Amino acid sequence: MTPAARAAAAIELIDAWAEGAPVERLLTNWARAARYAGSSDRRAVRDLVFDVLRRRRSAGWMGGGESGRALVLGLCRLEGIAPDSLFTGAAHAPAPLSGIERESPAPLADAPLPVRLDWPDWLWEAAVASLGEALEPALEALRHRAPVTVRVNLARMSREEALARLAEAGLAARPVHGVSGAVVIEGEARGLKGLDLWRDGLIELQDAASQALVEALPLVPGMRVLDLCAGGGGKTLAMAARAEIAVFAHDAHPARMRDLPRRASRAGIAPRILPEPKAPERHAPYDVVLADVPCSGSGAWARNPEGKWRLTRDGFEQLVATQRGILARAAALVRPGGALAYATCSLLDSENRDQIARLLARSTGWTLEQERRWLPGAPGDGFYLAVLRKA
Ligand SMILES: C[S@@+](CC[C@H](N)C(=O)[O-])C[C@H]1O[C@@H](n2cnc3c(N)ncnc32)[C@H](O)[C@@H]1O
Repeated sequence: MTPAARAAAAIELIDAWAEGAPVERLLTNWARAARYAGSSDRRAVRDLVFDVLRRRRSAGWMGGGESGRALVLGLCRLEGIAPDSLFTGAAHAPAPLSGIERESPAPLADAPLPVRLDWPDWLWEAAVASLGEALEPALEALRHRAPVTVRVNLARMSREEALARLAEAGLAARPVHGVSGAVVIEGEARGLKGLDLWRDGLIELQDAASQALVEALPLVPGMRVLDLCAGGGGKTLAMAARAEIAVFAHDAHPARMRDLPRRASRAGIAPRILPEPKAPERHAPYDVVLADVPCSGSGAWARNPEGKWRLTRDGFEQLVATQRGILARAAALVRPGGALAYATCSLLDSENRDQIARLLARSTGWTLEQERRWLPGAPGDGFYLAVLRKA
């Protein structure tokens, strides 16, 4: 496909997305139907669609509208790409620009801050209150692609060795300072899942802040730990690789844990992971309970930008209520003297410190031992962690 044909495909997909279809489904269906599209075309179209979703408001400002066509035009202007190189009118390409489309937009610097920073208006005050001085750098980081980061399985290989093996495979990579197993793949991360390193369970995809969060948990060999919202098991695996502990993995949607036993075997830590799809209560109490609760995902909107525009005020309030329920359940499962770890990939106080403040105000016998925030880009997605000790 020509770059112009890729732009035309992205325009159609963005228009379909605006009608309400989930972006991943649209991309999968498009790739199935577009037999002429090779893997680099699929990657390029996906990148274009995601770039637009990350910068939907600023691209709209620069392109003069919210249609797929206006947004791709705006993205060209934001990235310094000559629009006429894509809007050519040739076969499979978008039509040439009209006279109105050719008119120069007002500079982005004149746009209101939520437009410049690509943030929904209804969530603006919450972001200002939660982020303070970090507001602009944090939201700016969400406007750009997040790096591909892997976790080296330190139970079986050193990071230096993994870096050497990645280099042998032709992949440029660098260690992430302050996160012992994290390695960022620089440039295209093509073929990662075909490497022996991957097949042998020596590396896993995992964001650097997510790894840092697991490294900050008070885990000691011999502990019994519950991962109450295990999902795909990213943190379950990282915890079990970090120390000889027994990790019980639960999720309200057990199908999400489907691949966990296979991934645990690949990593050589299967005996440490005990899926508990039904009732984690029956193994309580635990030394540590991790509640990595469902959240707005606002710290990870660089990776999943669709969420920025799909989240509604009602949906947000429901999430906050769900988090409250999970936190209360998790608290009851911790043994006296044990720890409760509450985590989100959100930037917003109502999902983070307000939840912890509420718990501390309503229940006695808890001490806040650790509270940390990782901002987007430093070193990965945005995350929040609170560790509380039970008397
Ligand atoms: C942020 S994700 C977990 C990500 C996972 N810990 C990881 O590191 O890959 C939140 C998970 O919570 C699960 N969940 C939602 N409501 C829940 C509930 N009431 N109890 C337990 N899990 C719940 C969701 O199915 C989802 O998998």
